[in-house]
Amino acid sequence: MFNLAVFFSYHCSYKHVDLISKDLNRLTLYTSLTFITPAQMCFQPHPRRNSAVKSVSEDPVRGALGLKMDSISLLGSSPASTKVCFLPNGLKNGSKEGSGKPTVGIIGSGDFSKSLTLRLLRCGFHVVVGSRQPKRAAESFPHVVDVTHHEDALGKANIVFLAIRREHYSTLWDIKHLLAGKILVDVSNNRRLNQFPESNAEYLASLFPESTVVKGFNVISSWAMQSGPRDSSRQVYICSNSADARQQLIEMSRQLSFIPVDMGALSSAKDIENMPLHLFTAWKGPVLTAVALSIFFFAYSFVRDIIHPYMKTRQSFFYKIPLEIVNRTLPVVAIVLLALVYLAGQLAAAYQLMYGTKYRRFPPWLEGWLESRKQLGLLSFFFGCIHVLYSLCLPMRRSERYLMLNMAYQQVHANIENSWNEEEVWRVEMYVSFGIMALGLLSLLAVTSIPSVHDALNWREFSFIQSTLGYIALLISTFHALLFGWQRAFLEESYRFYMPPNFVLALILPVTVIIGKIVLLLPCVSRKLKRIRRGLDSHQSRTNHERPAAHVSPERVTIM
Ligand SMILES: NC(=O)C1=CN([C@@H]2O[C@H](COP(=O)(O)OP(=O)(O)OC[C@H]3O[C@@H](n4cnc5c(N)ncnc54)[C@H](OP(=O)(O)O)[C@@H]3O)[C@@H](O)[C@H]2O)C=CC1
Ligand SMILES: [Cu+2]
Repeated sequence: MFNLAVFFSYHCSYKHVDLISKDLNRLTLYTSLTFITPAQMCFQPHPRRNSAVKSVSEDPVRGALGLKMDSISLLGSSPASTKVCFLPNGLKNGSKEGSGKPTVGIIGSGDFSKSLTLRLLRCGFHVVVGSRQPKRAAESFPHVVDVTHHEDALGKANIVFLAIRREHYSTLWDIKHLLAGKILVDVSNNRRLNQFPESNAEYLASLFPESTVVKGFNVISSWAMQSGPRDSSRQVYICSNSADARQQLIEMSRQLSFIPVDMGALSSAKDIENMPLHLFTAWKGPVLTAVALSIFFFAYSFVRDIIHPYMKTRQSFFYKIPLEIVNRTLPVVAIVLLALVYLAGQLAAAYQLMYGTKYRRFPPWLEGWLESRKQLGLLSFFFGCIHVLYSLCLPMRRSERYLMLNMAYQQVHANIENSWNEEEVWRVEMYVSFGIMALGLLSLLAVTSIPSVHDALNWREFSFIQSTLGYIALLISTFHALLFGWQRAFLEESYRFYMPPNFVLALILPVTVIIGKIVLLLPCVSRKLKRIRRGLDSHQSRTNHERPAAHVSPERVTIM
């Protein structure tokens, strides 16, 4: 029965088997596990937990998580070393030396502690957890983990993760002497940016000056810790005043399949603690810009196309608000955002031409703008896509059907048999075609912004797509808008409340950028710019107030 239960628990967590040790021969694993007896697996509970902890087969009420965690922990090593790893306490049986990995202590038995334990076990470490209530806490840990009192845990490990909150650090004051000489890993996060004057890690170091404090692993959520690192969450930032302790944690994070980033001394801890609190920082400016543009152009269309006719002729066009007015706003915002992407690079080029050097740092606003080109480009693509969807839905409207019927009736009434207008036909055909081409190119730019695609391209290919094709996309979008407007920009009735049509406003920036590009392509200008970018300054000596060169290159037109 026991073997069956264990086999079942293994079978349930098959996915984890695959994840944890792909190289294991599954058949061998299954068969070996099916025939392992409780005694062979060293499943005897640790003396401390003897009364509190039951094995999986003994306690049918234990949840699925318990079963899963047991099976995961058992799979931390190959079948050959199964017996060694199943031992609940590596310290006593001497097997620890064989595995070459130290025992890691964790204080606290919350979510982070559980996930970290699983990760450490999978990677072959021995774990001892210190809890205020070890008997209760042991229920949520695999049996191979030694869950014990704080004092006991500290006696068994040199590297101790503090998986408790900052406000509880002071509760360890009574066992300060046991922490002396240990490496304390501070994994804590705060609720707000700069919540405390000093970082949690520096606070910990001030509480326990005889211990070595290392900050790290706080950027990894307990979910990511348990499920295994993903590309986006592989990096762990580590800092400490002790180079030796830092090195040990860097090595450990590598063994746990993370990518360590050495952040130097403990003074970096505040930055590391602030990292998980940032919410789409790179997107804030571009999104605010897109929202502000949307509000402005929506209000503009509303006044021009709804309020004006209502005031002049008492005609109500309010039904146009949900679709038509929105769809007049979307393309304008899309093209303005795309123009903003390239305007930043042109301003940077103008700045370099003006000062005759590339070693002068751009002003902060321009640097921020250059850095957010990718986001601006992706937002432009997003607005373009929504514009297409709205445009496709326009003919479905009931109002459109009524207008068509009315027009047909008026035509019959006026005895017009054929209303074909060759010029209009061509205008719309071209207008739609240019729109599709622009969106196609924008999708190409968006796809190449995906890191895996980006990595597959060399610098020249990437630059060709992002810069050359990007400018072509802007040019085609401009034609799309010009064809949409056609002659209406020159008609007097198009100016309501002296306000020009939307497309006229939408074209100002793209046309400026296209003219700017033409100017930059002029041989005299482009030659000078190339010289500057090769480092051949026109000012031989740099003035004192010049700061180091910007790290954002205007040449690097990474629009998406
Ligand atoms: N959860 C997450 O995704 C992440 C968490 N972290 C950090 O890890 C640390 C732990 O987080 P998490 O596991 O989620 O928190 P939990 O609240 O789940 O667990 C905290 C643990 O602290 C111990 N504890 C609670 N009260 C006290 C007290 N008064 N005195 C001493 N110990 C106490 C308890 O363990 P016991 O009862 O066994 O003593 C408890 O299990 C935090 O600093 C958090 O910022 C960092 C990254 C991600
Ligand atoms: Cu359009």
